[in-house]
Amino acid sequence: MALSSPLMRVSCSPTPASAAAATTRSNNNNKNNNFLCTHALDAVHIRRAAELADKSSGFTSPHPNFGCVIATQSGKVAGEGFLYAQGTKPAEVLAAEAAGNFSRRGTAYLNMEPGDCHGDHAAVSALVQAGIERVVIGLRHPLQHLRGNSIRALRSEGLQVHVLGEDLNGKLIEEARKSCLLVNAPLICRAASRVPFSVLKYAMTLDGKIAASSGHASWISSRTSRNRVFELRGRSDAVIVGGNTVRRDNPRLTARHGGGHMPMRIVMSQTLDLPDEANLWDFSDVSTIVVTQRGARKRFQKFLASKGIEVVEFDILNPREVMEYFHDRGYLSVLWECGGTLAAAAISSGVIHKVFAFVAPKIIGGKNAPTPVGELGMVEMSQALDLIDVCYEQVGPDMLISGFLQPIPDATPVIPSVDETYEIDPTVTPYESRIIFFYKTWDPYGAFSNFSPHAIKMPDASGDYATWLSVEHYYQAQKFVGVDDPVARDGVENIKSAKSPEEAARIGRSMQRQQPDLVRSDWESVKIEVMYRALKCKFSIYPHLNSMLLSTAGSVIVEASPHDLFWGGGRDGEGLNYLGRLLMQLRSEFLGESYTSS
Ligand SMILES: NC(=O)C1=CN([C@@H]2O[C@H](COP(=O)(O)OP(=O)(O)OC[C@H]3O[C@@H](n4cnc5c(N)ncnc54)[C@H](OP(=O)(O)O)[C@@H]3O)[C@@H](O)[C@H]2O)C=CC1
Ligand SMILES: Nc1c(N[C@@H]2O[C@H](COP(=O)(O)O)[C@@H](O)[C@H]2O)[nH]c(=O)[nH]c1=O
Repeated sequence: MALSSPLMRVSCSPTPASAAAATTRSNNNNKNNNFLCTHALDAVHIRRAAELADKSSGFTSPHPNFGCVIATQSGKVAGEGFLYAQGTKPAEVLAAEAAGNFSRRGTAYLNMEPGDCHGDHAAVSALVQAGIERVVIGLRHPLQHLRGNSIRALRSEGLQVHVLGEDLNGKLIEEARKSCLLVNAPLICRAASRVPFSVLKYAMTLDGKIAASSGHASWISSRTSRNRVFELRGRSDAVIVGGNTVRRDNPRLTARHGGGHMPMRIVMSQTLDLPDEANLWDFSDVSTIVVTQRGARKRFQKFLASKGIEVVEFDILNPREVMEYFHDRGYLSVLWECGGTLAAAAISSGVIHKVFAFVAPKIIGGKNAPTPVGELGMVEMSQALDLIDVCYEQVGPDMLISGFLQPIPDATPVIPSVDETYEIDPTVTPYESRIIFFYKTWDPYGAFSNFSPHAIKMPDASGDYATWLSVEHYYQAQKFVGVDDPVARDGVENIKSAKSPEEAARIGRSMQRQQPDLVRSDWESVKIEVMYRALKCKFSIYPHLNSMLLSTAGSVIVEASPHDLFWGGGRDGEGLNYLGRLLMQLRSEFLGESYTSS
């Protein structure tokens, strides 16, 4: 669906701040000023590409949202497009069609690197054929098997490609990049957490109640807010509630904002003690799936099946199992509209990514009136979950507060896919290389694992050497080293004296989870270097490990952890594989040393 493409001039100083900055610098350095203007213009067009991409939210699932803006050499918008639904024309094709001849020598702005799922390079070809000279990309594709492919293809066709955060930096660029992350947060979070992007939404009174003590809840929020909820539903693949909300509210859970995407409805009920008559059993608009405990009320299951309702049984009915199941069915995003009981279970099991709380200026009171989140087992305020990227918005008379419970995982720094690996290790040939997987210590190449029982000697801050029983012991302890707190110091000692690498990992991870304030503030920026130094020591002092590492020359090394998507490669290669990457880097360095010494 191409949008109309009036040739419109876009200002290169869109905000007062950037304008002021541009003016100050122009006095000193014209070249710098031009650069700043280009950056500001790039940021404006990328934000527009993200805005366009967002138009099809809910329709492209489980694919990403793509938007494209084509600008002429002078920065005027010549054409725009966005992917309307999966299988329809790519955004880049639509934008190029809309721009026609105006795209010659122009710049294309993409919120995300095209994925080329079909292998026809349709997006890349469209830009090449349109005569585009420069492509600015908000984000690399978040899925590892697609990441970097289109960027490489564009560059090999001679187009200049600039990726935000890699080739372009600065405040405006970072903000533009954030808008690209937000548009595809569901895809990015889903890929990293292997559950659908889950949003918990509730409406509460000013005194924190989601219903009166009688259970009556219609309505807390205003009509305007409820219309907004219809939009949220329209962006989701499914809306989920617990059995009690079905019994109490008899909800419909449809998106009634006119013509939008209609989400599936899911009911989670252990007892299956649900009414025979319910709005959710009427699927004239959309179907309902009931998920339950294996063996629950078989006759009622048959009754639901006779009405055309799908029933799925689980051995253990908990939010994580249910979400993993829907992830495997291809669901991209789920809106939780349950009460506090199920909301607490969902938060505890770590599946909720984002929260939308509508706060109505009303007070209902009631000691036993339900609240949005039930028991989480926390006893001190320091344990409270802090929302990230919080937004406050007035909706009618209500206030909508939204924010992330987990940060959107960052797909940069870029871990190369198999054919990019040769850039870190030239012994690896792009197309014919073998992949060596390692994970558990008893596997072939298991000695590559950080849990292998190879002690290392590492210097502390004052240069004194200490022995650590494994790389894992050292790595876990470094999270808390230098933190001026007796609990952190005890933690370091406990990790150091842990009897096994598993125990060291357990202590380190649970301290990090439960007391994140004890983790050194620079941890995220130093952890790769910490790991690199520990590995370098391990593979330097044990000659047989060094030989084993060198014997893998030419192969890609992947830590086959299905869970650790940072150090490991993930279940389907979606992990960043930093551990494998460091091993390949070390291998390359050791090989280089042996060539120079021979
Ligand atoms: N204002 C608002 O935004 C909202 C208000 N409400 C109000 O909240 C009240 C209902 O709250 P609440 O009772 O907490 O309802 P929930 O929607 O949280 O339902 C709880 C039920 O979920 C089912 N369930 C399935 N698996 C689990 C699990 N692993 N852990 C926990 N529960 C599970 C059980 O159903 P079963 O018993 O069938 O086995 C359980 O009784 C009502 O008064 C309703 O009006 C509800 C939603 C939103
Ligand atoms: N009470 C309440 C909400 N309650 C939620 O909305 C459901 C009813 O949806 P429907 O039947 O489709 O209109 C209900 O079961 C519960 O999940 N939502 C809100 O935005 N504001 C409100 O005040």
